Amino acid sequence: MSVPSNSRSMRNNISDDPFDELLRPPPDERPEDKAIRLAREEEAKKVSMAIDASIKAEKQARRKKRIVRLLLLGQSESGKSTTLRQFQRLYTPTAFREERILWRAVIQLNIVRSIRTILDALTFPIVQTPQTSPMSSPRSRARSMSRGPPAHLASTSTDWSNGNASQPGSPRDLYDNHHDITYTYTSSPPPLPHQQLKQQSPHRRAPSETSSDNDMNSSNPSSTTLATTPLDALKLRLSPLRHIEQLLIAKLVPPNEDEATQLAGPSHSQYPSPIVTAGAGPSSSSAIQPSFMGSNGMPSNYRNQEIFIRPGNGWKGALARARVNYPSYSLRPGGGSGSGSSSDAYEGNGYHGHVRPNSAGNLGLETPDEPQEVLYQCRKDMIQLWNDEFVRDVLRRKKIRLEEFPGFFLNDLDRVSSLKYMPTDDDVLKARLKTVGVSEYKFEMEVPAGRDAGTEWRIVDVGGSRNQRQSWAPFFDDVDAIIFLAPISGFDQVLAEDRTVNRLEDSVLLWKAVCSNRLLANVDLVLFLNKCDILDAKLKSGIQLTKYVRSYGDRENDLDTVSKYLRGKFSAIHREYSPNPRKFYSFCTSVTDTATTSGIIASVRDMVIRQHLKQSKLL
Ligand SMILES: Nc1nc2c(ncn2[C@@H]2O[C@H](COP(=O)(O)OP(=O)(O)OP(=O)(O)O)[C@@H](O)[C@H]2O)c(=O)[nH]1
Ligand SMILES: [Mg+2]
Repeated sequence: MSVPSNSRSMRNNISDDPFDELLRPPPDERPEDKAIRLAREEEAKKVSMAIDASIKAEKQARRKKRIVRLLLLGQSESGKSTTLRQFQRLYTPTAFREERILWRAVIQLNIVRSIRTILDALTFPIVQTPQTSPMSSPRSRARSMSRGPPAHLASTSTDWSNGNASQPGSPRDLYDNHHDITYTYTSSPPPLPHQQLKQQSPHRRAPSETSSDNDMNSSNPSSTTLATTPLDALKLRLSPLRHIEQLLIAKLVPPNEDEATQLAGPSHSQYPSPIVTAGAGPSSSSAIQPSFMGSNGMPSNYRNQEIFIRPGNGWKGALARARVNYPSYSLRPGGGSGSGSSSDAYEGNGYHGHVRPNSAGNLGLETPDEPQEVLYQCRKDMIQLWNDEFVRDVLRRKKIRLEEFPGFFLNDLDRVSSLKYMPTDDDVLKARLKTVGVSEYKFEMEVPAGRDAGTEWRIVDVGGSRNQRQSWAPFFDDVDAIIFLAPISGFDQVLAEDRTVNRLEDSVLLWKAVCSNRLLANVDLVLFLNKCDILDAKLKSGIQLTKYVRSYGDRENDLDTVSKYLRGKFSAIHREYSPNPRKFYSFCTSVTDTATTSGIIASVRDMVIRQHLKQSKLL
């Protein structure tokens, strides 16, 4: 293409550098002004050189002092903070044990949230499916959904009602009435919550006034009425949980925090359509249609708020301060929670040099607090709710796989809601508390080994949700290694913060961005293909990877084949996009599993320290 002559002459006159014009001295500059300008420029140059020299000196001093810095990256819920906790458990075990009690509030909140998810699932209607014959009666349809007669209820109801099967809210009662009233079969999309409320109130019926076939087939949405007496009764009995939810939020979240984030609930339901081809080349992600209705039948604008905490020990301090009845707990001075920008949230505290509680177990910290007492009182109702076959069936049909949700403790209700509950190591690893901001944890290894004796470890944990990622870059400088977590079980899930984006696709793109980042060009990469336990369960339950990752083709749908395949794809991206050659290691992990993760973390620690020592010699 020819360039017009006038524009060619302009190009000759004007430099391509946009700064050149801005910084060029005025044409009529006086000699005295020029002298001042040159002196200023000289001064600025000196300052800049001094800064460079100090950065270099700091780097060298850090190497000399043998400080190893490890960065944890990955999308939200990928397992970064859990990996950090594994490091803490392994290398600062005393501190880890002492702080277990502080995780009790987080676990209490996780439980309350799971129960709320169930109650909400029971309240929201289910979209009719082809298997549900519109010609059958509501009761028979409900029965067919729960696959046969409720044999378990015979025994459960005896347990529950002590022989009084008609006790309101008994499993039998709950079951039968659910069948009549909770299901709303409709061939049109379920109403939004506000519409539903409108529909519900004028048509609220007693359980005996169950909807007829006519109702079911009616196109009039107001006929799809929910009369929720037994559910209401159960909700009423569980209503103290709402109160403790507020109490726990007040306890955990600093008062000046107003940022709200979303709970992963609906994103854990199955992704409605194939979406991703995990390829080594530039993302071949097909266009993803926004889904306005979750596949679980909940409107996609229906979300719970997820509780987050800025990282560091500030929240632990806030929690401990709230424990007025535990006077012997002393706090590390200056353990702020961080607030505002990500750099404000930065805390160089970790486990270094702060005063710890002597021993949580010996201080009577296992004494029940109000939330624990409420959980204890609601224990039977919660257990009944979670074990009810009908409830499970609703969850199954709505594709809400609570067991795969972060912070899932419903299978341990008996234990975790006991009055003297003290979280175990595994509980702490399973607890879910979203990270917002960036924080650096210092580790003075209680158990230094071999080569890294005398080395200080600093591990940087970041918030992984999309709006957090812009705060990562300032922490890319002077990093020895990155552990990148890709939760490969998320192939059929969407991001909580953007329900149009598949989780695996997001991980692939993020991995590509990390591999190709020039600031990280010389940083060694460790890849954790995480949540393999959940992946295994999903594949075993019959969920086909190929439905979501088309390039997978007709390979075997088992953990071994799938993880090898995905590992190959991630490795290829690393090879293709890394600006320079560097060390790369990858592992298939389940970081909540202490036995397998201990060995992997020990290998990572060894590799990182070896590389660090090599680099130090080069400096
Ligand atoms: N089953 C299982 N759960 C895991 C695994 N890794 C992490 N989790 C759980 O997943 C949840 C999320 O893990 P986190 O470590 O909080 O995730 P994160 O990457 O720090 O997330 P953000 O703080 O939001 O960036 C927690 O409840 C963990 O217990 C795993 O390998 N298997
Ligand atoms: Mg985190």
